[in-house]
Amino acid sequence: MKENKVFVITGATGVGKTTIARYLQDNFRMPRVITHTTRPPRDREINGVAYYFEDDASFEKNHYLERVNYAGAQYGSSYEGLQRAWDKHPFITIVLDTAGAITYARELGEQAVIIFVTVTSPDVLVERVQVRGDDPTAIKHRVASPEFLRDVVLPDALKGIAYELDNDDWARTKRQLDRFVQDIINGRRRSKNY
Ligand SMILES: Nc1ncnc2c1ncn2[C@@H]1O[C@H](COP(=O)(O)OP(=O)(O)OP(=O)(O)O)[C@@H](O)[C@H]1O
Ligand SMILES: Nc1nc2c(ncn2[C@@H]2O[C@H](COP(=O)(O)O)[C@@H](O)[C@H]2O)c(=O)[nH]1
Repeated sequence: MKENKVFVITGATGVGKTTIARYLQDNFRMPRVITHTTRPPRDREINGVAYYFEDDASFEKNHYLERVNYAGAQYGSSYEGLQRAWDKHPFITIVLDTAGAITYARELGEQAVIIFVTVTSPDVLVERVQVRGDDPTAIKHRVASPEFLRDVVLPDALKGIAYELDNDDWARTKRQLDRFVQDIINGRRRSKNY
């Protein structure tokens, strides 16, 4: 039996984490763990699909492996959400900020495969979230947050652990991702841990 693994996709806002998780769902049948947040839904975000959207009281009712404050809202990944995804498939994805990725690496060891997504020029991140249709005030607030600036750079705690994936060019990203994921699935490459 294959050991359950979670591919943790991390990096700055707009870098393409959710796009990558969607690709892994469509091409490798990996379900994404739905996390919880108190931020309001964006246009076209559906409760239970993009996130479980919570208020401060309902957010407290879940059991979290980790939780963070990001740009003024709460986010958390619940044990129940992880198990729901693992019930469907041994390889699953989760999209987290870098603080969450560090916790996953520490708590789950080799079960967590950390992918840190980057772009060569961080200026494109704002363009990408504008194209995505994010509210301009929300973008300003997000870009000014310490969490946004922090997540542009690979944290020391993930050096030597995370696989660094450049997402400047989507066609190239897909090729690299295919190779990396196949190697992990087939045991040709091991995830690193603490
Ligand atoms: N390689 C790429 N080139 C150009 N645009 C891209 C690329 N990858 C993703 N995008 C686009 O950039 C936008 C942001 O991508 P996505 O929502 O996946 O980012 P994210 O990292 O999940 O952001 P957030 O953390 O804010 O939710 C989307 O409109 C997506 O289609
Ligand atoms: N540590 C965690 N980070 C999470 C979780 N769910 C999402 N995220 C990350 O938060 C930021 C902001 O997300 P957005 O959808 O508002 O743009 C981003 O980096 C997500 O990856 C979580 O449960 N824990």
